[in-house]
Amino acid sequence: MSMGHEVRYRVRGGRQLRGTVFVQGAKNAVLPMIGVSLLAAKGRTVLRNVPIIEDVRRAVELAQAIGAKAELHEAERTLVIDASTLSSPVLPAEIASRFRGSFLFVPALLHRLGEAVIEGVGGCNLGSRNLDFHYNGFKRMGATVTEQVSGEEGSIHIKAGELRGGTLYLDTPSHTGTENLLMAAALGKGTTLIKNCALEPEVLDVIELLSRMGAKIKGGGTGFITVEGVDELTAVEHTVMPDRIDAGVFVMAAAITGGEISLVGASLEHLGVAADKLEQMGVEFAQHGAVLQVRRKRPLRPINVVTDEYPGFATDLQSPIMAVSCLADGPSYIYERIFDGRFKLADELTKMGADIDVDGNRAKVHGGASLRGAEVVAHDLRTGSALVLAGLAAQGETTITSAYYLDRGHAHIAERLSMLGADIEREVG
Ligand SMILES: CC(=O)N[C@H]1[C@@H](OP(=O)(O)OP(=O)(O)OC[C@H]2O[C@@H](n3ccc(=O)[nH]c3=O)[C@H](O)[C@@H]2O)O[C@H](CO)[C@@H](O)[C@@H]1O
Ligand SMILES: C=C(OP(=O)(O)O)C(=O)O
Repeated sequence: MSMGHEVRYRVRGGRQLRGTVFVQGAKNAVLPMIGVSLLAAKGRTVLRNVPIIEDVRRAVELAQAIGAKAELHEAERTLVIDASTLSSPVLPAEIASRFRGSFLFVPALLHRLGEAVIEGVGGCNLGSRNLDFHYNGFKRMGATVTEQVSGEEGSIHIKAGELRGGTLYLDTPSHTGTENLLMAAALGKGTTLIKNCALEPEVLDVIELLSRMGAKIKGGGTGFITVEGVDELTAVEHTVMPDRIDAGVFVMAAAITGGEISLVGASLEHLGVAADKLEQMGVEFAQHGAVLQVRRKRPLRPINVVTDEYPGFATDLQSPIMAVSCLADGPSYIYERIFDGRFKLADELTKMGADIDVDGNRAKVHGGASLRGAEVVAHDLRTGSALVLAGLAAQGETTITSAYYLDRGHAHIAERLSMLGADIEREVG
């Protein structure tokens, strides 16, 4: 990934966090919603509570590159999109390969322009990340998918005169796969049944937006979704749900420092099994309406974590909890079931004094470590947030390099942690 400039975070550990923090809007909801807004052939979609993160900036650039008018009003956290001018089917590599959400633009290109050319798809490198469920679904709806290779460069061309409803399935409940097939079916001809859909809260938020635009969708949250295609979708205004992964990282910041914080916009329910695991470790929760209060007073206890689709333990919180479990008073066991290469963090934590054995998709964290500051690398977004957590609990200074990844998914993380009393700075250059 070309970054242009180097982003670093410097964290000096040892402070307990206290105070109130605002949870950002959800990255994994706003990205599909930008794809959804491109389905509206006229009008302006207004998205509120948009997280000001690098992935959103890339999505805005990509929307502009294909001819939409997209304005991100950062201070207002509002994105206004007019997709009436959509004109190019090409998702150019230099933007699209910098974030995973770029692939969520494909259904709009198919519906509006009859084709999509994918020069690259990005996202965190977590091992193999296939897209076959998406392609198979588009094909079952009548699209043709061809790969073109010229020299080192390759691109994928998808064509569809029209997308027709049918029976679709996902081998496993892919998050973006469900969203892409929903968008394809929403303006498709006839009725579509999608089996084995993702149940994540972000998918339900996307269904809510689509429904308010006029889509006919039943069964969200059940694993079987039925979509009756409509001829057009109307641009509307929608507020993006809070980011449960961002919330989880702040809960863990309180947990790893032994602090007490109030999270505005966090929901215990959305944390799923992660909330129960954190409780087992010694975190105390109290939900007061939309404010979640969190504290940790007792010593951290070890845990077993198995990542799973929602409401199971979210894979995006797996790296952060590995950092927390380094300080538990015994061995923790982590089994990563969603991705086959999501343990790059272990080597970085080892540089800070942790003791972790990795065997394939299983890790044993020995616990009882006292972490010390070191120079470490954020290999991906959640490795980055986990290293910030480790830095908050370490003695001395931790420098996290390649931290562009952290900015992909967390808005103003240094400012928000500083407001809670953390000693953290972001540096560029
Ligand atoms: C932008 C976005 O929303 N990203 C999230 C989304 O990623 P993303 O939607 O890419 O993740 P998926 O749910 O699709 O992937 C889960 C697993 O299924 C496999 N798979 C997926 C699709 C496919 O066509 N074939 C296939 O084999 C993947 O290789 C992976 O092992 O869900 C992940 C799992 O909750 C999260 O970590 C990401 O933060
Ligand atoms: C894996 C992640 O994101 P993406 O799918 O956008 O790479 C993530 O949010 O941790």
